Amino acid sequence: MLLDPDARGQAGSTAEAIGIENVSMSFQGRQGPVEALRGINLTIPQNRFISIVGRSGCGKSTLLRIISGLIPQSAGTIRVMGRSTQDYQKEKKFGFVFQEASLFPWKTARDNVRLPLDVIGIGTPAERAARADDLLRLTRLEGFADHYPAQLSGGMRQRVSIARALSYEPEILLMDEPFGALDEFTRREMHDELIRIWQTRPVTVVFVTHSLSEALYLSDAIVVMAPRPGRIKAVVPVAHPRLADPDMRHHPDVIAQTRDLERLIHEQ
Ligand SMILES: Nc1ncnc2c1ncn2[C@@H]1O[C@H](COP(=O)(O)OP(=O)(O)OP(=O)(O)O)[C@@H](O)[C@H]1O
Repeated sequence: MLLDPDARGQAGSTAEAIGIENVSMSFQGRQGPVEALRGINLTIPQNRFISIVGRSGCGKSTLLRIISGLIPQSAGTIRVMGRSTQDYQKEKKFGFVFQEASLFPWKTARDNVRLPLDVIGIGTPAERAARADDLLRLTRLEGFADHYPAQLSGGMRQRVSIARALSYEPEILLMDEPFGALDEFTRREMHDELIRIWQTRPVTVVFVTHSLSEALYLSDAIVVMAPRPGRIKAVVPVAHPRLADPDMRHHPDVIAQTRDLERLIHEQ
């Protein structure tokens, strides 16, 4: 399925960021093989914000992990910026943000953010510290650079992991329920932060969530998956203008679209 290139979002590029062709994935489970994904076809244009929703076990995380090259698919091909995931990763890196911030507790916020740069060896130590401070400013954590994760709130820790994921300027940001552990208020704050960051720096975002309102608020288009075997049921463009009004969440069109998505997810 090709996402509508005119879907809401940043103007411009219709060039492909991620091309998924006929991808299937089977795991060896205790009671035999588990068909986690079957026949996935999806083209994600550059700099779009795409969410993946669907019932538990429909293969959302598996698809994200395959895109990132963390696990190889059983069949089919994945192109990332025109190359295989493996070739792509030789030069570029994916930004990855998980539900748990997974920061190193003994490192400060700044040192957590600069860690990928230290590992890859980009720039001088002073340049890496300066880049980390820039990203902490971008994620509104200036003043907290010397704090340790235990001294930060859940939302702040997740901001540090977003800053860290952005540290090597990825073209593609993969997010697996990044705000799932946050309370509703912090979660909404993070939505606005994420959109602000996404509008500041062009990046293709693939965002896995269980929350339809979150998907509708953030995305240009929503990929609805179905389980057993995991497959794409529909790709739904999001029509309302992003962030025109935070009260958009209560707009009758948004409520109607949420209901339609719920129906799509739950019908067999
Ligand atoms: N490493 C693994 N070994 C065996 N089976 C696996 C493995 N990883 C995932 N699966 C199975 O593949 C299917 C898809 O799992 P996946 O975690 O991708 O679903 P999901 O949609 O992300 O679920 P959730 O919404 O609950 O996080 C499930 O049936 C799961 O049990």
